Amino acid sequence: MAGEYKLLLEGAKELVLVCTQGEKYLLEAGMQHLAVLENASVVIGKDGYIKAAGDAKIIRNQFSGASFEKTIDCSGKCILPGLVDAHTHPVWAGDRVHEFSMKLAGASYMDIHQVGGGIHFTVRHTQEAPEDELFQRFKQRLLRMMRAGTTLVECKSGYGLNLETEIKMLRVIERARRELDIGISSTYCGAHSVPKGKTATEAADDIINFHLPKLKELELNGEIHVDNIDVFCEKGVFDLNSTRRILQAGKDKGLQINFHGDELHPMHSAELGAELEAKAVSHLEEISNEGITAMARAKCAAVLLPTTAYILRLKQPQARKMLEEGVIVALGSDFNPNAYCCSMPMVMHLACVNMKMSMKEALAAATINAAYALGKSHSHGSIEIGKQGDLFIINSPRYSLFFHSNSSYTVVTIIFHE
Ligand SMILES: N=CN[C@@H](CCC(=O)O)C(=O)O
Ligand SMILES: [Zn+2]
Repeated sequence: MAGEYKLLLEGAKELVLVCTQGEKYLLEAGMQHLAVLENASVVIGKDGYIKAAGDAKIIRNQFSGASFEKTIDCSGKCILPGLVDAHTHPVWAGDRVHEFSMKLAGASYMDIHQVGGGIHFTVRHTQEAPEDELFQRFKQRLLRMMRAGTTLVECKSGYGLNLETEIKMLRVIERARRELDIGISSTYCGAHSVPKGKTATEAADDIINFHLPKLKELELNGEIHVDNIDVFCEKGVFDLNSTRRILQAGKDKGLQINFHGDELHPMHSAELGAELEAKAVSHLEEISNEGITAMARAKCAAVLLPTTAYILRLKQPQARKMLEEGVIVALGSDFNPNAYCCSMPMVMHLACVNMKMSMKEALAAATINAAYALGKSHSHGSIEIGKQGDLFIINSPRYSLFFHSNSSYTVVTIIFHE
């Protein structure tokens, strides 16, 4: 039977709103005071947007005459805003388990990259893979992410490098955007590596003169939609100057800048991100003090990726220093063939243990701040009236149990399309 409202989530033991004043992001001080209500309910309208969130008794009175298509009894459970994964590479074929054993034997990420493995290995397999096969693999990965509470995920291309395969990947991402419930922020990452036989300058010229205009044309035809532009700014990949040229050209075409920087070597990527008014820079294990100051001033989010330092045995990003100095800290899974993690709860757990973030900080970083890094914190990242009704329920009476990797809970993820 049709109801006036789509959904009533009733009487949760804890309702984690995250914030309540339409904040676009939370800095360190704000992260200590996440908004959490006890015995609370949420109402979602037929349009998929949140209509009310608050004390269960007040909501019961306020909506006493209303009808709902569905009611979920949340007593003894917690409701949280859908998790936002601000950095993934989820479209690819070919596993890299052989490289894991090389790394265990002492090879570094760049040792493998320089002999044609790593990203190059995945590029070869992704170039050869039929589009539908790529989509089916990608779909399974997205479903796993959703089962762990992710409702909005950034998805990069970048295992094509040539225009044809980059477009194939972006079409696969577009198909998922149209066919699946999960929200997607799509990123063109054609500068993920320098193709064999080209210099970084030649690859940058190709991207600026051929890739970006073609993407714009496909966007205008309604075939794909791209939100962000990314470059792997790294010693032996794209230097600072090529990175600047590519990102500026993407920005001129209307893309948000969100790129890999200061991961393996100090590159002054953070300073570049601030200069170009990037939405975000990811990794930052090797960020400089000046870079931290510049990012804080520019309100450029730091997307920290705990799985990378873990799997590559890198030094941890300085999350505490960034927080103390006023940087907007967000989290991402960095899901890729090298770091196979679909679970933002695991990422948050690693952020707490290895990067010394508190549970509240990790939750804010994986919700409102990750949404900010994608330019989506007006519609995602907290449970507030007017935002999209993306959230998840855990069958645990305290949301903090969620961070303990051994706790057993089940997740019900609810997502509404925009
Ligand atoms: N550092 C560059 N890109 C990825 C790894 C991609 C790959 O190894 O396939 C990252 O974010 O960790
Ligand atoms: Zn990455």
